[in-house]
Amino acid sequence: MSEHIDNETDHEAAAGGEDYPIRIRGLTNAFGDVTVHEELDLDVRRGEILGVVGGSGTGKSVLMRSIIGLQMPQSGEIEVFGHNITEAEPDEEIGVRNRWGILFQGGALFSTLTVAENVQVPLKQFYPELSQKLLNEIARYKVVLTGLPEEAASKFPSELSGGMKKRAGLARALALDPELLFLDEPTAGLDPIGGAKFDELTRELTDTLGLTVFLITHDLDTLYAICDRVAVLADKKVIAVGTIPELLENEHPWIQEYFNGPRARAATATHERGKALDNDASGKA
Ligand SMILES: Nc1ncnc2c1ncn2[C@@H]1O[C@H](COP(=O)(O)OP(=O)(O)OP(=O)(O)O)[C@@H](O)[C@H]1O
Repeated sequence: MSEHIDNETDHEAAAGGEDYPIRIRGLTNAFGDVTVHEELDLDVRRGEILGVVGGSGTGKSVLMRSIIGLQMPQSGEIEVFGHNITEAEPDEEIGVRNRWGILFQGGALFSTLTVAENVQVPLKQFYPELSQKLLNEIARYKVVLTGLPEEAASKFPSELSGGMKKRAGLARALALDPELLFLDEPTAGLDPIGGAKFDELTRELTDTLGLTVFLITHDLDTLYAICDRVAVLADKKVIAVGTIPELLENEHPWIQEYFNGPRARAATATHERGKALDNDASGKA
């Protein structure tokens, strides 16, 4: 479908899947009479952490579900790695489903499976030929990669704290060595210290594994600490995408209220303090 995307040359269109792992044009989603998205456009750049914000019910989760093919839109086009998602059935093999990982809200772990078994679910689905020994080995590696102790692999979700559950969900999301990671409110329900540690982990993994991250959040600290750009959903569209300083220039009332409100000022202050401490520490080193 690249040729349908406006304002670009054939060469740019061919490169699109690589430079922009996600490209959305004219997306419209409606439930009965309620239109959630109308002619929404968005490009996600390779290697960035894109924060996705918007008021409650503006359709952040519906947008994520559309991109991963779980929500069939009324109209519009979505390309992931240059493959058209909107024309594919949810279970159709289109060669990209093993290139993304998803951390759903709350972790969405299978409660009757151990952490290791949870991590093995996508592996068994996409690589049924893998031996149990190798599955165990990969699961153990992913568990440790997300900062959990090795013993957590044999625990059931009910035996884990909230923060550990999120890490276990992340381990499962990373099972297939994805290039694209979807995180739906990853720090919701975590205390500020747990949230900050999870943010750090996300940034570290993004950089070391070369991920592109689509991150839905209400957490201003996350936006300030780790997002390269932020996309704002309002009025059924992505009304702005940019760095926080760029968004601060935007006159839209929701953006002004969100990024200039008291909580945003507190998050800015925390972020500035953190940077000053880092500078101090590197100056002394
Ligand atoms: N399967 C569905 N059937 C009917 N309406 C739905 C369905 N899924 C979502 N909606 C509606 O679509 C709108 C957007 O929902 P969505 O969950 O994407 O919002 P959100 O921005 O993620 O909200 P929040 O920040 O509260 O999680 C809501 O009005 C919701 O009620």
